[in-house]
Amino acid sequence: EKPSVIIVGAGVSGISAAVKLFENGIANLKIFEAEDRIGGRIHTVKFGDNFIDLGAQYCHGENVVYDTVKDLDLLEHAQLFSTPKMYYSNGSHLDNQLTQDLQKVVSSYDHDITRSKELSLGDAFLKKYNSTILEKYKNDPENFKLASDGLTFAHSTILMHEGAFHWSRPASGRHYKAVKGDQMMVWKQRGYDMILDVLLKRYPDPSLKIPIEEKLFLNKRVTKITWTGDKASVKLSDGTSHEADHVIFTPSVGVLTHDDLFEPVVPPRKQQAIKSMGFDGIIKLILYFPEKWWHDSDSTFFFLWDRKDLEGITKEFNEGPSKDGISWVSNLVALVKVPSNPHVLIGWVSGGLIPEMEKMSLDVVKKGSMFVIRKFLGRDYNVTEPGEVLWSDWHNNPNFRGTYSYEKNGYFEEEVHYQDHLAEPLTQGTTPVVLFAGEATHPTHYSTVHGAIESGRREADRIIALYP
Ligand SMILES: Cc1cc2nc3c(=O)[nH]c(=O)nc-3n(C[C@H](O)[C@H](O)[C@H](O)COP(=O)(O)OP(=O)(O)OC[C@H]3O[C@@H](n4cnc5c(N)ncnc54)[C@H](O)[C@@H]3O)c2cc1C
Repeated sequence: EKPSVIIVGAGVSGISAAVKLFENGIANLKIFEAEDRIGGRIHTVKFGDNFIDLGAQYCHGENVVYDTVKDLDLLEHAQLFSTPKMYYSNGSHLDNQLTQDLQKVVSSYDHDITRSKELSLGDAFLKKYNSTILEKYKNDPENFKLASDGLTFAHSTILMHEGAFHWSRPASGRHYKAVKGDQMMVWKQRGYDMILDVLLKRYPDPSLKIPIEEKLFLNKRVTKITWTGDKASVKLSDGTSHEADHVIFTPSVGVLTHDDLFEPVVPPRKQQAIKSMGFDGIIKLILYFPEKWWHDSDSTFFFLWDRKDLEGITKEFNEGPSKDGISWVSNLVALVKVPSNPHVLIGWVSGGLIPEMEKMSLDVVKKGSMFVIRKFLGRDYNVTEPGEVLWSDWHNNPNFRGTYSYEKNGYFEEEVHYQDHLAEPLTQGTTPVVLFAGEATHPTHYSTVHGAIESGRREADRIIALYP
């Protein structure tokens, strides 16, 4: 007899699990999703002349996402970061050997660093930075000053990649493995939510679509999962309870850390795995410019602050939070074009002020961002006023509490994949009762959409194998 399954969360891992179960004849399914939409950290919204992604945006290499859509002509190479322009806070365009060296060392920040349990990513990177850039320019005072200022840029950029609040938080070691191929493919139509349509077979031929609607319950927050007993019991915030033979749990590490969802609590080994994972966040700033001010040949702008300017900015702009006298605006590190949405620029914002920054009014966001953009680019460009502005709030949303997982400093060991520990099911006897999917349960592709898809399929397979 086929089992009943409850899936907690309709992000891409939950959807992938549901599709796989359904296609293998396990159709007694319920998916409970706390938000009013599917997709989770894939969140494509109508904006400007097209769509933009508030969450995942790039397909990193020829992974399972790529394989799923490769015959549909949906992805393209973005060429965004290949020709970035770096600007200094005095308004000058920096384009010399030093800035090239700097960009190279930052973009390959996790290569050739000392990896050890004792060393954070920040410390390991500093060692590398000291022995390369600072060493090279130590007898060249003007460039040495820029090279020292480059550290703030390096910090912000690394945080953006890691999704961490400070570079002392991630480990210097990592189990992440890049998949071969172009790391920065973008969606030609709409945005990353195209993958949901393809997975659910709503695209390209909607007559083949998987009837997920009957199984999907939106605005349903799970508040307790009781996993001892013949069946698992799932309680919702609306007061109802639901039983199933198996539960697949997909919410983020942030939710797992914050909410007390399991009765009884999960075993120590899993608690330790949760503790080993960092989950902080970044912010995406989305700006629409009715009148474009950048050149067609521009793709990405990087902002490098002069230390003196940084220390003085609150005198020029003092709205919104600051830390150690330095305003939040210093955390806007890059502006990037969106190929499919030509009047839009996306700003990348990182750092420890994110929880406070997410709460700022859009008015302050807009004023602060334009202050930075004009300060850096106003000399070379006639920067126009933006129209609509969006500002993501992943960290303060209780259904996410951050953006993507990283491996925390103090826990890293080459042979230990805490992601695998997190993925271990809660069992009754030998039967897996609660199974764990989601990006953070992938041993090498955590923090990505492709990792999330593989994890959902993996847990569906675990159930399918029990009912030959
Ligand atoms: C800003 C940003 C940029 C990113 N950029 C990229 C990128 O360029 N490329 C890439 O590959 N990846 C990127 N990622 C990461 C990628 O989006 C995620 O790894 C992936 O989407 C995670 O999917 P998931 O199913 O594991 O989790 P989620 O998408 O978080 O799905 C879990 C679901 O569970 C729901 N939920 C939570 N708690 C409960 C509850 N108690 N009851 C019921 N439902 C609940 C949530 O609402 C959510 O829908 C980015 C993420 C963010 C936020």
